Amino acid sequence: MAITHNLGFPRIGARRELKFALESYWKGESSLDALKAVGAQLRARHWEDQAGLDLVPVGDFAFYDQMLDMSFTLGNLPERVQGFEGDALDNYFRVARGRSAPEADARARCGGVAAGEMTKWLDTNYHYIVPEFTADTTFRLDASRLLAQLEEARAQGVGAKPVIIGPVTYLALGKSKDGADRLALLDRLLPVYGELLNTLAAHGVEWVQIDEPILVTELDAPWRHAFEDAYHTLKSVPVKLLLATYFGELQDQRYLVANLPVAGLHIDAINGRDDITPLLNLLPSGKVLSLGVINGRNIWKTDLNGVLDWLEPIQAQLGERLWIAPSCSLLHVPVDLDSERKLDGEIQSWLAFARQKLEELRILATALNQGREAVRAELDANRAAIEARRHSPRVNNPTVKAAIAGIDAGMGRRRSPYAERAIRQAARLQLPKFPTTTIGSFPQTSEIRVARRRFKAGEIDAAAYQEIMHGEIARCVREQEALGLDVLVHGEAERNDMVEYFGEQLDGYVFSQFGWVQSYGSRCVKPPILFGDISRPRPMTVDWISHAQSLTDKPMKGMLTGPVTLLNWSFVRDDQPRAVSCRQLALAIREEVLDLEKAGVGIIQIDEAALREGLPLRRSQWQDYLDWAVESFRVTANGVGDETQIHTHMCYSEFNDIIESIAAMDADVITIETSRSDMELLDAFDRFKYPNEIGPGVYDIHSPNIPTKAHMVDLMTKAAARIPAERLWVNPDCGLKTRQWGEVIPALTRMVAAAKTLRAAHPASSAASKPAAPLAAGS
Ligand SMILES: Nc1nc2c(c(=O)[nH]1)N[C@@H](CNc1ccc(C(=O)N[C@@H](CCC(=O)N[C@@H](CCC(=O)N[C@@H](CCC(=O)O)C(=O)O)C(=O)O)C(=O)O)cc1)CN2
Ligand code: MET
Ligand SMILES: [Zn+2]
Repeated sequence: MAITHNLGFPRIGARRELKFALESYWKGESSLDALKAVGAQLRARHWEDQAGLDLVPVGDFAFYDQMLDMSFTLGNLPERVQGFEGDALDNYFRVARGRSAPEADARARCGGVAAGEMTKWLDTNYHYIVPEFTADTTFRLDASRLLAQLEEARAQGVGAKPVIIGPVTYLALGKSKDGADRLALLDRLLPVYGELLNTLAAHGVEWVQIDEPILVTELDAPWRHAFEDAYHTLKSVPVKLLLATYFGELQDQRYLVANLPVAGLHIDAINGRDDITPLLNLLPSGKVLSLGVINGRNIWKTDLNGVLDWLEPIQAQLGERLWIAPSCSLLHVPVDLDSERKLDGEIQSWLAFARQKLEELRILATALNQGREAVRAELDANRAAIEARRHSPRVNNPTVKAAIAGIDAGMGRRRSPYAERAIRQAARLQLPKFPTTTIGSFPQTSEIRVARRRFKAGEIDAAAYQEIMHGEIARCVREQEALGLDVLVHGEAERNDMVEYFGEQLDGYVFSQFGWVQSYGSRCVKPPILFGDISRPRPMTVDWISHAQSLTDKPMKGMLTGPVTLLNWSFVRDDQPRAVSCRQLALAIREEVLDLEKAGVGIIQIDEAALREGLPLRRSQWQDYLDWAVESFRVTANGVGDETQIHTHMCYSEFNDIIESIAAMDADVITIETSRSDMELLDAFDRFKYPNEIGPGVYDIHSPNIPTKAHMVDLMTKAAARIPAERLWVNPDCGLKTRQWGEVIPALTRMVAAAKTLRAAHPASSAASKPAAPLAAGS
């Protein structure tokens, strides 16, 4: 009997119930008890959805983040929140979101609680709260959350399998605050894991899933040894451990993993398929092998017959020791395809969301356990859907294929080198030194969202919607002029999201109504579905940007999302290489760039916020990705004339190891997130002698805190020590859409004041560094 199980279920709720409950509680509109009740309802519903499985995950539910849950379970709370008197969940939210200080304290830059740092979970668009360590970190078990959820699951009668993050991944994905070696903490950490596992055993648990996804990254010797140490230490605990890896291949860590003293392994059979045959030979007899045969990162139906062809011989070899599951937690896919009412019917028949994926798992298990005949109708229907998608004329567009074949290197090359372009652009734009700008979005107010909802529901027509958006754009332009910003933006009011908005307008994409996926905390995205060859039927942003430009004499920056980011934040077809889809996106966005230029837009920003997260988990595969990603950006951006200034923006990035590729993009200006790292991220640009202009973000837009002018001047002074002042811009870290106007106005007022101070402090251009900037003298 092949056992079926699941690694994790989306917790936000099919109708984003958790999001609304959280935000309501944070606003003070509902009680903590009400929030906890919603959590319990969602857990119950999700176990119900999974009740057909032999084992369901327990502990995968989190009110904010599973990594932060683990930190609380291990008693690893940052010192700044220790000794909190109230409800533990409130303290948890203090770490997750920070707590701004009362007005007076804020001015003194003290009081309040800084939020924990947030970063991307491996190569996904999910963000976790980074565990913090120092040399003095100690751990203390708090199993209450897991035990309470275990009891709930038991009461519901499901086969409960607690899920925890493994000790080595927990250390590896955390951050040392004082430079101390994280691995030195392993000896202190393992007894707490031991205690946790013993406690679970005492509560009747048989299997525990212990996630160690860093096993699919390249590990150096000390980290490999840590795995040996950890699992040999834990080997005597009276529960069976299912060590889970996902998202990639073990490669040369296969032997290590196969021989760790655990009762079972879970392997991602989609992204780590090549591991399976060698592992079958390495695996000691008696060990369970769980194969993740259903893609937990994508929304396409599984080819069930194909999987069975592959699995049946493995089952013959492993017998009872074969388990099957999705490849990873289903956190990364939407909940229920059956909610969709407006999806194209043909395309809907090619898809599976979380609930449908579990049904696929059931069919596979029945076929393995009772023979394919027992699910003949389901298998035939699945085959028909897979075949229909494979042969659908809607997927292939010969014109697009021909255009891709016609891409040549010249398309990705600017006419002149940066130094020459800079002169022409300076003459055209007449900007002061330390020019100020923003990253694109301004607050997405509830008026904007309600108007869009009403428009989509047919309650207001396109003209009325356009009028409301024009009103928002006008307000945004007015505010920026009053602030004295140098390069304005239209504010992105008309966009639900920087990726979905373009997905809605490009051919080759469909989008869902309820396909929400958690990005962090209560924030979700609805990744559009790239199913076919991509083309642009008509201009997408030109009217909005031209309208915004008509309202001001200041330069208005056109705003686009780049091909790599569209790719990395969409659900992408799996029937051709991603590089090919990326090139198609590049050609479509290139047309938009050229249309904006034709409309007289002098500055065009092409966001590539997700460029870095698309990096393969293994460095050995980086260059191949970077080559096509950078080439796609170049094809998108570099068809413009010298006078047109191209900006790009990247957040959440570390640049040291990819700086050459960043430079190869050849954007005239790059704006990046740097404020939280105290400008350290600029070291890469400095060392590499990055030749073009840079806007290192001077304030953290993720926090409601209003930065002080002095702090921003200080940060820019640090920046100017690394990058010649002539090539520096002043801007926030990222877009302002999640902030309120009441936060944005004072923050930008101070930012503009900081730029003025900087101009006064750097009056003359130093000869050292500028390409040649006749008009760069400060105002
Ligand atoms: N795709 C993507 N990934 C990204 C980012 C990003 O901007 N986009 N930024 C980084 C951080 N991640 C983020 C992810 C989401 C949000 C975010 O603000 N999401 C919004 C949803 C945005 C959206 O699609 N909004 C729609 C739908 C809004 C909505 O919920 N409408 C209500 C009604 C409106 C109301 O009553 O308020 C409804 O339909 O029920 C719209 O504006 O049209 C949210 O969760 O609240 C922010 C940052 C990294 N990854
Ligand atoms: N232009 C986008 C914005 O300002 C860039 C965001 S990067 C996540 O929101
Ligand atoms: Zn950003």
